Amino acid sequence: MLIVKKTDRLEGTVKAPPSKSYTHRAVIGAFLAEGESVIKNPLWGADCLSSVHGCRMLGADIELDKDKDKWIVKGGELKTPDNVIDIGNSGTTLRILTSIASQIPKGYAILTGDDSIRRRPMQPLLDALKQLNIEAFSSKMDGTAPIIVKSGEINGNKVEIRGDISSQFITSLMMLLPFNKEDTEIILTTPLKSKPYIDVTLDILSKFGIKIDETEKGFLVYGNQKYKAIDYIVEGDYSSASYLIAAGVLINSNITIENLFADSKQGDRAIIDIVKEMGADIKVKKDKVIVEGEYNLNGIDVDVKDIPDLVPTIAVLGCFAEGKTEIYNGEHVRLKECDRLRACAVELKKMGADIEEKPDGLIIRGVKKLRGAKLNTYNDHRLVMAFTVAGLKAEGETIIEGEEAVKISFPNFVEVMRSIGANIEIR
Ligand SMILES: O=C(O)C1=C[C@@H](OP(=O)(O)O)[C@@H](O)[C@H](O)C1
Ligand SMILES: C=C(OP(=O)(O)O)C(=O)O
Repeated sequence: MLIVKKTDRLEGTVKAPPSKSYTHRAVIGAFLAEGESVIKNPLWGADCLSSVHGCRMLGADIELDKDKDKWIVKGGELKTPDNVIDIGNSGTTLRILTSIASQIPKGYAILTGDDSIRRRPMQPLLDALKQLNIEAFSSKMDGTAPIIVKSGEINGNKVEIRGDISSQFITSLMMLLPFNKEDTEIILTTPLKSKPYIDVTLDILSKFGIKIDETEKGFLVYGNQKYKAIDYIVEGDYSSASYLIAAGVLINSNITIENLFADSKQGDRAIIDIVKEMGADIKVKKDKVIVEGEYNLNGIDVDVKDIPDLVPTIAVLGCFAEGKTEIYNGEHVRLKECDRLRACAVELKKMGADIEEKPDGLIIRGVKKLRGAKLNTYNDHRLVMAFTVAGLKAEGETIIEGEEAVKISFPNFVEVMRSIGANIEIR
């Protein structure tokens, strides 16, 4: 567990951890390319290592070079896995590899993961694959993992899928469909949520030489394309940086967060505009963010349709802001590692927060002061990190259980926070 104590000053320069979303796509894309790709500054987080494991099981030859901080991927050929593929806690891996697994030469691939992953929705993707003549189904017949995928040739030039459950289904189709002989139209039957993650997919797929157009109804993926091997440097992660930025604006500080690019496609770059709108005048440079001073924040309304992963961070900021913060359009935030709307409401209330759960979001009335409490984090990395920030600002001591979960996306979170002066102890 983490023992987090009120901290009065944060100071120093840190590097944002590498992007989780880009690392997943880089390693899976490299596996699909013929020849050798090199991924520099990859995220050594458990979720991305799940993608490495999944690709290896499906035939990739991947060398992880810790000293040089790079992954060397030799791809191009898929094989039938000789065991079930356990992808741990990573939704991104499960969703993308379900489609890719259909391209094994024969037989079946079985993808499964931990308790949380075996509750997350897969049915819309399974239905979409069926339209393309790919057989993939839930072993329990309830739309969740374990997922059994049969080797098969893609057949069809049109696929309909809803856009409001997970953008990862669409990313998954985008990564599969270049292997179709024909061009394929992806038609969205409901409005797309988490759209910036699709922009990230399009961005990195273009580096692999894959051409996809946006259309009025969705996307057009050209057929008969080949992934080409690349050398790729992974940029810093704005979702992970959101905890540093939030801590910085709540506590008197002078911190610089490097490796965050102003022209990034990551939707969670919105954390900058959010804290600015709440009244924190942070500085944004071409490749870093500087948080200096201490701010009195005001509550704001935030549409989280495209930024689901920022919800725990915004909820914590809202607790300390003057007036009301309303988070809305976040039904999909309930479908993550846990129901994050419920978890934020239940746990932050233990610290004295005035927070109300809505079907699609949260209403938070700022109380200025929270008090330390013992918090459950439901094995969810984002809750560990957001609640740590709350603990640094709260009176007294906050006990955060399940801190190991940070290994998913920000393995050295505690070390980085301590390096800038955060009063955190691991017990
Ligand atoms: O594609 C990605 O890299 C991700 C997409 C988002 O999920 P949804 O598209 O399911 O909202 C996000 O929450 C997740 O952390 C990472
Ligand atoms: C939801 C997340 O990731 P995934 O969907 O890959 O499990 C996350 O990192 O917050």
